[in-house]
Amino acid sequence: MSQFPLSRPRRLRYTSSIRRLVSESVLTVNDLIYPMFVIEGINQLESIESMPDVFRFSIDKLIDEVQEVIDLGVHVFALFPVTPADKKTLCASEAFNPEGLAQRAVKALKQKFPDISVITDVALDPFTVHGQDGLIDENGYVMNDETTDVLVKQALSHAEAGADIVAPSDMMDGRIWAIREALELEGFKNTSIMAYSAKYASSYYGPFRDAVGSAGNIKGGNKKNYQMDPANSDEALREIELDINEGADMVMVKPGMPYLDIVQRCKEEFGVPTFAYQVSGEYAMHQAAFANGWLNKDAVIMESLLAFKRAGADGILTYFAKEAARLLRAK
Ligand SMILES: NCC(=O)CCC(=O)O
Ligand SMILES: [Mg+2]
Repeated sequence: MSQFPLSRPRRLRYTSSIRRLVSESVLTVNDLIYPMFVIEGINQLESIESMPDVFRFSIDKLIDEVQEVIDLGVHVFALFPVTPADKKTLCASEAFNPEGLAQRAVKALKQKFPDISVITDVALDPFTVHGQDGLIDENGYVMNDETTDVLVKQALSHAEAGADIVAPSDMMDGRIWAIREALELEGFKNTSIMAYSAKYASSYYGPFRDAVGSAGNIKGGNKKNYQMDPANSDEALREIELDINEGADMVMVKPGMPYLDIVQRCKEEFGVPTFAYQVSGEYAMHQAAFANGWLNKDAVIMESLLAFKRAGADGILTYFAKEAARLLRAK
C-alpha cells in the first residue's frame, strides 16, 4: 500500500485552466430561448409583480427589446400573448384569428428580424373564459379531439404569420400528428414543431398565469386530467416517444430544475433535440432569494442554467436569457 492516494481527483481542479480543460458541459448563448409576453397597445410596458424584471410588451416595445437581446447574441424567442378579457370565449376562436395579437407579433418580428426564430405557443388557455387549455363539455372536462381541431387552426395561423416553430403546450393526445399533417397539407413543410411532450401539472406555473392573466380564470381548478402527474417518469418517456413518432422535431420537458431526471432520461433514450423550460415559479423563487441577498444572483443564474446542459438539454427556455447572455458576454 502506497503512503499516498493512488488517485487525486483534486489535481484536475488545481488551476482554472485545468478545470476548464476537463469541464464536461458548457452553456453558450446559442442554448438560450427567451420567453416574452405581448400585450395590445402602443408604447406599453407592464411589469409583473411575481416576475421581477420581466415585462409585458406592446408590439413596438417588443421589437425594441428583441433588438437588444439579439445584440447580446440570443436569436430564439418564444411569444406568449396576453388576451384582453373581452376576447376570451368558450370556443377560443381568438386563438386562430389571423389578426390576433400573437399572429401580429410574429409578423412584426419576422419582418424586422428575418433571421431570428420565433416560437409560438399552441394552446387555448389564454383564449378561454375558464382558463383551461381546451374546449370543455357540460361537466367541465376538456375534450381532446375537439380541442385538437382548434389547435390545428391555431398552429396554421401561426405558420401563416411566419412562425418558425410552433410549440403545442397543452398535452392533448394526438395533436402533434394532427398539426404536422395540416402543416404539410398547407405547404408549411419547414415549420418545425417543438412539442411540450412531458408537461407536468405543476404548481410552479403560478407567476406565468399572473403574467398572461389566466390565474383568475382558472380559479380553484387544475389541469391534472391532461398535464402529467409529477410522480411519473416512465410515462414521460411514453409521451415523448409518441410525439416523436407523430412528427415532433424537438421535445420539451417542463418545468425544468425539479424535472432534470426526465431531461436526462429523454436525451439518453431518444437522442432527439431536447429542451427544458425553466418556468416562472423557478424564476420567481430565484429572484426572491436574490432580492433578499440570500443567493448570489449572477453565479446562481449561471449554475442553474448549466445544470440543464449537464442533464442533456440542448437548450433552455428561461426568463433569465437576457441576463445570462449579458453574463456570458462578460466572461
Ligand atoms: N405554455 C407556457 C407555460 O405554461 C409557461 C409556464 C411558466 O413559465 O410557468
Ligand atoms: Mg402527449
